[in-house]
Amino acid sequence: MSTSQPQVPSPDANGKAMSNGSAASAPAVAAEPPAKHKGPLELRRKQAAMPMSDQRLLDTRGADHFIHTDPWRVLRIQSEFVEGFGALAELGPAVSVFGSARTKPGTGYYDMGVQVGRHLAEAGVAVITGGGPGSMEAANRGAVEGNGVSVGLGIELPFEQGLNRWVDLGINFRYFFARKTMFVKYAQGFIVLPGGLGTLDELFEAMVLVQTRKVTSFPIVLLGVDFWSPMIEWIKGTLVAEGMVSAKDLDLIQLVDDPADAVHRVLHGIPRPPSTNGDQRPE
Ligand SMILES: C/C(=C\CNc1ncnc2c1ncn2[C@@H]1O[C@H](COP(=O)(O)O)[C@@H](O)[C@H]1O)CO
Repeated sequence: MSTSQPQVPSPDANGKAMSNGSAASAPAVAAEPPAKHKGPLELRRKQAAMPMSDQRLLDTRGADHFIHTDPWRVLRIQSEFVEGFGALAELGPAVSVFGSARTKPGTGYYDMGVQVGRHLAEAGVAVITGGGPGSMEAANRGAVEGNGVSVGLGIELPFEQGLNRWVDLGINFRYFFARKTMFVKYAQGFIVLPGGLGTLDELFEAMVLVQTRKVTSFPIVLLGVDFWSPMIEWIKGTLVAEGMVSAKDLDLIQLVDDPADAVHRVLHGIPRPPSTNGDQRPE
C-alpha cells in the first residue's frame, strides 16, 4: 500500500520554492537580521544594540563616568598642550626661573628672585615661573617692576592657591608634565634659586634634557653658592666617583652668587660641548 503524501515545495531562506527531495529535510534558515550602520561599521544582533554616537554624546546620563576615563583624559591633556602652545608661541625670548615656594618676602633669597626678574626684564627677556608663592612670586614681581613680561604657569594642587599677583600672563595646568614642557620649550635657559623637591625636580629634569641632547644650547645657572655647593660636592664625590655620571655632566651647570651675573650667563650662555657624556641615545 502506498503511503505517499502530496509533496508541497518548501521555501528557502529567500522565500523561493525549493524542489522536493533532499532539501525538504534541511533545517529552516532564519531570516537575515537587519544590519545597523554606524560609521564604517555594519552591526547585527547584539552588536547592533549599541547606542549611536550622537545618542551617546547628547544623552547626559552617565556623563560623570565618562570624564573619568582615560580617553577623555587624553583630550584634556591635549587641550593643555594646545592652550599652552597657543598662549606662549609669540612670547619672544624668555628664561624660566625656579625656586622654593616657601621663600618669604623680605629674605635674601626673595630679594635674589626679584633682582633676577628685574634684570631679565631690563634685558627684554620674559620671565617664566611656576606662578606660585615664594621665589616664583619674587621673580614675577621683579619682571613687573622691570617693566617686562611676567608669565606664571600654575599647577592644580590639592589646596586652593591661585597665581601670585605679579603674574601678567597666567596659565593653569592640571598636569605637571604638560606644564614642564612649556618651561623648556619657551625658555632659552634656566635660572634656579634655592629650593626643595619641586626645584630639584625641575633642575634635574633640565639637566637630563641637556645631557641627552633633547635640548641644545640651554644654559642652567644656579644662584646661591653656599646653598648649592654641598649638592655639587655630592655629585662629584659620589656620582662621578662611582661612575654614575660623567665629570663632563657638571659642565651643564654654572654656580654663581650674583643675580646680575646669573642673568648675564644665562643670556650669553656658554655653548654646550658637542657631546656631554658620549651617549648616543636615539631620538
Ligand atoms: C608649598 C606651597 C605652595 C606650593 N605651590 C606651588 N605653586 C606653583 N608651583 C609650585 C608650587 N610648589 C612647587 N612648585 C613648583 O616646584 C618649584 C618649587 O618647589 P619647592 O619644593 O618649593 O622647591 C617651583 O619652581 C614650581 O614650579 C606653600 O605655599
